[in-house]
Amino acid sequence: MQVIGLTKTFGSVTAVNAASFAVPVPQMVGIIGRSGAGKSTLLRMINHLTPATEGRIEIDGRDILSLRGRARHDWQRDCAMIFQQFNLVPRLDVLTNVMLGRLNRHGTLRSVLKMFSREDIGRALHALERLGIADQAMKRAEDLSGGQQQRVAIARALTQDPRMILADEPIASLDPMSAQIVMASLREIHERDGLTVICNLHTLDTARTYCDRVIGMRAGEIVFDGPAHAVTTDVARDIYGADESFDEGVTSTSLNDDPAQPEGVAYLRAARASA
Ligand SMILES: Nc1ncnc2c1ncn2[C@@H]1O[C@H](COP(=O)(O)OP(=O)(O)OP(=O)(O)O)[C@@H](O)[C@H]1O
Repeated sequence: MQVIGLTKTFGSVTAVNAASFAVPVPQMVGIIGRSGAGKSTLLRMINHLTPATEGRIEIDGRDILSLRGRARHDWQRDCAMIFQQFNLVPRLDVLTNVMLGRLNRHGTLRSVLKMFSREDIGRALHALERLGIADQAMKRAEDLSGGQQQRVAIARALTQDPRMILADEPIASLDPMSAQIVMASLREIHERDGLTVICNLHTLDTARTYCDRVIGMRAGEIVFDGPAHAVTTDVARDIYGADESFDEGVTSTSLNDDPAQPEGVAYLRAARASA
C-alpha cells in the first residue's frame, strides 16, 4: 500500500496534511501522537469512512480512493476496522456478532435474513477459539468484559477475511491486562496470517512492544516514521510536542517492564492451550 499526499480538511482545520508512507510488506504499524494529531482521520480515510480532501492510496496499482459502489464496498470489507468502543450489537450473542463479519461477503437478502451457512458458523467458532473466547459464544455481547468484547470484535474482523486490519485506539477503554491481551492477539494475527495491522495507540510502550514500525503524527503531519526501537525519549518528546519535563510514564499502560514477555502474550498462550 502506498499513501501519497493524503489530506483532510474540516473547514479551516487541516486534520491530516499531505501524509505519505508506504507499507510494502505486511507490517504491524503503530500510529502515535497527541489527541487531535489526526490519527483517527488518517485511518478512516484509508477505510473510506471519511472521504479524503486530496491524495491517493495505491494498492496493486489501483487508487482505492477513486473506488465507488461495489468496488468501494469490497475495499471496506478488505480492510477491517476495529474501534475503541468495540461496535458490537450488545443484545445479540457473541457468535452472531462474529458472524456479522460474513455479511459483507453475502448478498443483501441473505444478510437481511441473517442466513449463515455451516461454513460461516465454523469460521466464526474458529475465530473465537483463536481469540481464546469460544466458551463465551452463546453469551450476549453486553455481558462480556470490555477486553472480551474487543476480542469478539477482532474475531468478527477475522471472519471478514480481510487483507488488512485497521484498529482505532483498540485498547483505550481497557484495563492494562486486557489491553495487553488484545495487542498480543493483533500481533499474533499479523504474524500468523501475514496481515498488515495499523493501530492508533495512545501509549508509547505499547507501540514499542508490539509494533515493528511507528509513525508519529503531530498537528496533522507525519513527523516520525521508523522502527519502533528508534522511538527514543527525544523522538517521543518531539512527536508529543512536549518539553524537557516530558515523562514517558504518562503514555504507559504496562504491567511489567519486560517487553520480551508481555503478560498478554503469556495469557493468550495459556488461554489457547486450555481452549
Ligand atoms: N468530523 C469532524 N469535523 C470537524 N473536525 C474534525 C472531525 N473529525 C476530526 N476533526 C478534527 O480533526 C483533527 C484531528 O482529529 P482526529 O480525531 O483525527 O485526531 P486523533 O489524533 O485521532 O485524536 P484522538 O486521539 O483524540 O482520537 C482535530 O482537530 C479534530 O477536532
